[in-house]
Amino acid sequence: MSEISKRLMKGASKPVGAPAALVLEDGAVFRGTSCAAAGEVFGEICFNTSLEGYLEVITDPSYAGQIIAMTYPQIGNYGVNEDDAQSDEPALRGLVVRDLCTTPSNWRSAQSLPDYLRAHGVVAVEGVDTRALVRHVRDRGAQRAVLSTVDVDEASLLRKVRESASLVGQNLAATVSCARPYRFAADRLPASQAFALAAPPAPRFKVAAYDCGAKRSILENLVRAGCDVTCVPWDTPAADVLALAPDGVFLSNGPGDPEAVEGTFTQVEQLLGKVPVFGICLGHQMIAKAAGAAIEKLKFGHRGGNHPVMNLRTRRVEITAQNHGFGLVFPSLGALVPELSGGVAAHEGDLRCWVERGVAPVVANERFGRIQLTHVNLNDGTAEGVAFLDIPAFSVQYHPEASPGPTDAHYLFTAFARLMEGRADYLDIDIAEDRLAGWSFAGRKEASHA
Ligand SMILES: NC(=O)CC[C@H](N)C(=O)O
Repeated sequence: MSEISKRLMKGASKPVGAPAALVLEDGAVFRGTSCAAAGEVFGEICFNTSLEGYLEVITDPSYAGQIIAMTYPQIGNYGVNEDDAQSDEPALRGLVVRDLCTTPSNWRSAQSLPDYLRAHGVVAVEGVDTRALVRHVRDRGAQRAVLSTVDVDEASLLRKVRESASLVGQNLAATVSCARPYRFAADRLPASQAFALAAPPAPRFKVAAYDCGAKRSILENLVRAGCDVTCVPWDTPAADVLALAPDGVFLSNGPGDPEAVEGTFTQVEQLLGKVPVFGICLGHQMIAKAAGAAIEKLKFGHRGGNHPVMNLRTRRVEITAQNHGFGLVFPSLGALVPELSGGVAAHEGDLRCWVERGVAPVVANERFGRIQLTHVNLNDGTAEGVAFLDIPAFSVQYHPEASPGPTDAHYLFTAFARLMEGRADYLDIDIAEDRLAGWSFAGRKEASHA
């Protein structure tokens, strides 16, 4: 019998795991069976709607403190290739799926997902009615949860989850940041991408990156945009960063409650105006906090690969990858500047009103001058990006590096390079042109002629 047939046969008789239970703090109970490491874990329950890219999700350090339910029903069917990992260790607390595939089928697969999860001690449960779970979380909102394969008693788990710590108020960035500064070397480019890409350009910009739990693909994209990247711990003093004489400062994604990451945003406050700054996700929230903004907790967050965002400057819609549970309250940054906001003098309604007006509104911030709303989420009208008009800084709430997800917003890495070149039009890039020059086709053409 061939190796493949043997593996398929093995998959046919999938072992049934021990009973497991997921209990939410509001008393909802979801039952399933253990399918990876045994144990009992506590975290905020959230769901991700990506159809693929489960390893990137599982290894995204921004999931520290969270139990993730995948809405796509079968997870693990193309196995695991660690070149896709976004960090060396999964930081999530637990994983909930409908069906975990034990017999992957893909030429890149080096290991099955259940084996990977077990090797990394990740508690996971399958057989859960994930559609019911997601509807519940969508209606009732994010909340604390416990996932257990060792105790399946409802009353006992409910008592424990109600005693567990909330994600709100926790500085989880400190738990996944680097311990000391290091220079990022882009040496882990997956073969699947390497064949599609030209070699990275020679570095033109020295960039200091605050590492609050940075995804590897973000750093990789910075290298591809021409940056020589030095990562620094989340609480590095601004003076130490400026002593590196960087051409730009990057603020990474990261887990947990942004309000609790004071050690980063108080430093960002001192960097703004002195050096070009670009932030992604938690980095966007850090820039907003540095400018005195209010941050709100979203009812159930945005996590997936198909969130429509409008770029209000170009009026193009980008389909974006997202992973966040908190968001910037744009009006809290300052009063509208009517002459730069289509004559509108007061904030009203959700931010989609600017889509209808065809205007990218501008507020006057007490500390840093004029700030423009550049991007809006078309699903719920939340703020997705801002650009400072009087100092060189901009940020987005979503993920231009995707991993997993669509690459429409890759142009933001090009924009950061242009910002460091001092170009005033740095944000006005044709996304179709940029995709051709970036991750998608141009390199592939070269590679195929090589
Ligand atoms: N991916 C991220 O950087 C997430 C930012 C923040 N922890 C949030 O949930 O909103």
